[in-house]
Amino acid sequence: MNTESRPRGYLRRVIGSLRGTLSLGWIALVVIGSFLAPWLAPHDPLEQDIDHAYAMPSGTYWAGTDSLGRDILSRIMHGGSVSLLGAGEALLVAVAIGVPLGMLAGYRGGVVDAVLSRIAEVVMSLPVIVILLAVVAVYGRAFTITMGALGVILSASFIRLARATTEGKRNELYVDAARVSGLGHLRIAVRHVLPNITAPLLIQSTLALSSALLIQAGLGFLGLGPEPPAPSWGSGIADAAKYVNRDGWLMVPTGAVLILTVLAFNSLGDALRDATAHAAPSVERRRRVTSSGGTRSDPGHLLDVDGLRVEYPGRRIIDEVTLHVEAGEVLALVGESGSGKTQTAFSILGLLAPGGRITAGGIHFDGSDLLALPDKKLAALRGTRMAYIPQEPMSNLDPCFTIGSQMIEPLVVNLRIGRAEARRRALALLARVGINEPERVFRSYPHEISGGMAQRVLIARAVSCEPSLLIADEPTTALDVTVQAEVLDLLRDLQRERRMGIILVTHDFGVVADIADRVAVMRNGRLVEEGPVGEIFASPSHPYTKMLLDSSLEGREPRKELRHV
Ligand SMILES: Nc1ncnc2c1ncn2[C@@H]1O[C@H](COP(=O)(O)OP(=O)(O)OP(=O)(O)O)[C@@H](O)[C@H]1O
Repeated sequence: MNTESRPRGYLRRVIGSLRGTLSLGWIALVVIGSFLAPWLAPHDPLEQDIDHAYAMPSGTYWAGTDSLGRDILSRIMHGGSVSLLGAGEALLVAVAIGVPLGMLAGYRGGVVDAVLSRIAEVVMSLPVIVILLAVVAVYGRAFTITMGALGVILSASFIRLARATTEGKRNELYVDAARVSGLGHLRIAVRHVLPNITAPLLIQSTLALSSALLIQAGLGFLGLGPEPPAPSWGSGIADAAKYVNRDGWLMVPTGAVLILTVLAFNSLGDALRDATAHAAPSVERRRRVTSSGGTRSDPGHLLDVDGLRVEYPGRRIIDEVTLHVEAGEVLALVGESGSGKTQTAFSILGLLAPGGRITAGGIHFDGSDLLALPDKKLAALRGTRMAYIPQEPMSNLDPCFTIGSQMIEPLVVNLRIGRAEARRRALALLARVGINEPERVFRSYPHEISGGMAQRVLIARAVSCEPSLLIADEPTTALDVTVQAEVLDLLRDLQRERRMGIILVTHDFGVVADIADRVAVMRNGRLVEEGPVGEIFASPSHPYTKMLLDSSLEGREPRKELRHV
């Protein structure tokens, strides 16, 4: 999703399209005409002028009169507010029930999802008019109750939509990033998932409004709308239908307003959909931990991974991986693409993809058995003591929020400091990671900054809560060469300054030589060699390491600080 998917961006696109302008214009006209009817309507909607019954449009009666000589235009205007309020009530109920339940189903998955999805399917299969007739039979012509019931029925489509869109967003990298920053599920759902599913929900709302108007008109037509003689669009059509053989015109004004309004809502939905069609495709995703197994941990180590095994259904992707990181040291995790580096990192962070399970081994961090920690405690650790810098900076920033707000959020939540203090720290951090105009970047949205700057922002955010372990997953891959060197320098400086342990996931031995103290080489999910960088560079013992070294450094100039060779 890009910035244009933010509400302001949408609105501009919608208003900019002919379809959007026409439909919004018509809806505005109907809303103003209806709600200001007591002042704007030319006649009293109940006033009868029998001498002029069935009058055609004229200077006195602009849309003609009905069978009792009442002004049709005034009745349409007064009836409009009843119809629109009824449709609005149904929409409100549908959204209030459907969106939270749908988000819950999409976010939690599993049994919760299965149960809520089945309920939604059952409700969607119910015949709406029959249910509403039953409601009217029980409660009488209580319009508010009938529209509330309609809202409950319409909520099923919101459950389905919110579920599907939340499920899609749940695995977005910026949602993972929020999780890594230690934010709780509710906060992530409200702050990071909801704004990103607003567009499809808005489109669905326009469709729900048009359905509600039609269903309501249908009820009015059956004589089950508001009590006569109060005007409503449905009763206007029912009256017209009674006398259609005598005067066909009667049907035209009310029918036209109803049809145009329904079309306008549908067309507004189309304009919104067109406006969202430009949104960039989402960048997928990953992870989450499940199983555990008690194992060894060395009290001198910041992190101990012992005999780690990770499986996805039908597939073992990590096996017997044992490694450790000491405080203040940089461990490079190297290997070809698919060798299991990222999955090892995600196992430590507790962020394996759905279906991924740790089936053997153990992970201890600073004395805590991570596999035995409840989700909440692990989330709290992730935000504060362990941090993560992702490979793709842009997709790890939520396009809906400014950089500042995304920097402040973990600080406020994890360190429980005030927003003003968080702002001060965030600005200082932005300056620390080499951003020249911290104030401007702070106010910018992600699309307004470069990839290199975005990576600096993510580094600043990762170190903001002073973690003792930082996992950086190919932090320079998405950047161009000059920026890569600067970002590596920055990481090295921060690491020394704060004595952080770092796991640097990379496939680049140039990067390893530049920054790492020790290196662990992975192949096909297993560790083939591990040791101090100097030793591995000088005499790799495994042929795979030698091959990687040769292919990685072949034809390259050493980077400016190839310390360990
Ligand atoms: N969600 C998943 N379900 C099943 N297998 C997966 C999943 N995610 C990753 N894998 C598999 O796990 C193996 C290790 O992947 P991983 O991403 O850890 O490799 P990597 O060494 O980090 O590679 P890269 O440098 O390309 O990111 C790969 O074979 C990959 O196909």
